[in-house]
Amino acid sequence: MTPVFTEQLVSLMLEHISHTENGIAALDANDRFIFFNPAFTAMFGIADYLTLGHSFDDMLTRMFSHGVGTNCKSSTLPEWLAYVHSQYRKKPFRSFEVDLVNGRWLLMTEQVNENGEVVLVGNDITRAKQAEQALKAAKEILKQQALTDELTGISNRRHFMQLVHYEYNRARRYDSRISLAILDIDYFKKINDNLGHPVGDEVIRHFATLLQQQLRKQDAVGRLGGEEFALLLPETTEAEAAVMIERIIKQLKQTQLDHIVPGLSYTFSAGVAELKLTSAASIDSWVSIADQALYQAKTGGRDRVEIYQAKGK
Ligand SMILES: Nc1nc2c(ncn2[C@@H]2O[C@H](COP(=O)(O)OP(=O)(O)OP(=O)(O)O)[C@@H](O)[C@H]2O)c(=O)[nH]1
Repeated sequence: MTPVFTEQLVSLMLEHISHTENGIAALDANDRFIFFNPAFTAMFGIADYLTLGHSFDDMLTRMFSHGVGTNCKSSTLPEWLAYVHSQYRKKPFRSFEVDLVNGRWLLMTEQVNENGEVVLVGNDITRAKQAEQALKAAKEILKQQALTDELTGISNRRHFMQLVHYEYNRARRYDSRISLAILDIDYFKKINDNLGHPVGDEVIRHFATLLQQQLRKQDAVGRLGGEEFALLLPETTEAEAAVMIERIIKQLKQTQLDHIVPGLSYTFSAGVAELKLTSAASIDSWVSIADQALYQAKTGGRDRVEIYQAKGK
């Protein structure tokens, strides 16, 4: 049913428009304000400025020069005006979000009729926006937690293996060299048994920090579980990886651990495998070769790094 615009209905609507919290304004075809309600000037911080007859650009200029209303992303006024006019009046109807200098958010609608008159309506959506941002932040934290080892803050097995997949594919595509190392703290059970689980945890954290400190920008470190860690070393041959790990072994020997327990020391063993790009090379076989090299380092006496040597070689 089409509403009949009785005098009573029109006066009711006008009263509503004057008192609503939604900002409402109208401009004529020459872009001069022919109407605005108090909520409109209040939300843009221009209540003491805007009068009928002012142009839309007057409003934009006032907001820019007084640092009120819209949070202008441009550094100069001409740039700001050009940005707004690249969108303003370009469609019969559009809606867009506006963030304000006071931290609030508006959902604006802009309706242009056939005569070129414009009606602007602004709704304060700050609460919805804050909820949306809080949800986004929470999702980001959850995503981080899913990829991070809680004890050490480095990548967990799942994230590390994602990186291995990514770098494996890259190495195949570009025929580049890449090495994987698996590192395991020696006799870690004894540390736990003799000094307690919290000290064991401290040692794990210490080892994670030590590895992080020794890495280059392109390298990755992860905790695979327990006292087992892994390094992914792009553009690195197995010999270079072994040298790098020797350096970490040396560094660890020179490190004071008295702040954990006076007189404490520990060592680790490592196995290195360079990805050999034969057609049979899979991620599983690559990881398994690094694991076998680690086994050789353990059985060979620990506190050392081994590059996998096939039996009989
Ligand atoms: N403190 C602590 N201990 C852990 C954690 N995860 C696993 N462990 C312990 O790590 C120990 C690993 O022991 P083993 O697998 O026997 O290895 P190891 O004693 O290091 O011996 P080798 O590897 O052969 O040198 C076990 O006692 C686990 O309970 C952890 O997050 N914190």
